[in-house]
Amino acid sequence: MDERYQKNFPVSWEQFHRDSRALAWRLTNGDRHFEAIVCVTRGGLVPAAIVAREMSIRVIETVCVASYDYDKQGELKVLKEVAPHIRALGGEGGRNVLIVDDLVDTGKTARVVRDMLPEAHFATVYAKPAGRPLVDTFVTEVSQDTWIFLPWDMGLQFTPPISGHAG
Ligand SMILES: O=P(O)(O)OC[C@H]1O[C@H](OP(=O)(O)OP(=O)(O)O)[C@H](O)[C@@H]1O
Ligand SMILES: O=c1[nH]c(=O)c2nc[nH]c2[nH]1
Ligand SMILES: [Mg+2]
Repeated sequence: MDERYQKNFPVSWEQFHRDSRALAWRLTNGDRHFEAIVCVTRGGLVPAAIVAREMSIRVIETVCVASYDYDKQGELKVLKEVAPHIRALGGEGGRNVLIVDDLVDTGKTARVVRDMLPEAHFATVYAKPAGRPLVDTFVTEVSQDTWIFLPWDMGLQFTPPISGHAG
């Protein structure tokens, strides 16, 4: 684990589903009308599916970026851009577009995607303080020194008892 991260925040599938639904509730109670979701792959794919279902949005686009190799952040590469007809929804800048990602950490990914769609609404399930100013709506804030373990990155395994005795 990168030394920047001192704490763990493991999230189960149920918790992630609940938190993504809570994000949809917040977005539904806002004053914006969304014609399409742009999800930031790959982490944005799962919350985008849940939010799209709850908000009855059927037009889903991807923006494909890569920056982390597990917990090490490298140079950010845009592998696929947003289609021009999606960028134009609600006028130039994508005012009727909802961008969804799983989390914002340093804000580097959010900055690049926001520059593509400056009028769009940016939503994440989790936010750390450095990235928070770049997000319009999120559900849970976690501290900057916490690594969030997302359910698709984890599996069930034996945990030794607190006493340390295995049997
Ligand atoms: O705010 P930042 O410091 O830019 O970090 C946040 C981004 O990092 C993770 O994606 P990652 O690049 O690991 O790719 P993935 O979604 O394919 O796992 C996460 O899904 C966010 O998109
Ligand atoms: O699974 C993840 N957890 C995190 O806390 C994080 N920060 C950036 N990218 C991340 N990916
Ligand atoms: Mg991502």
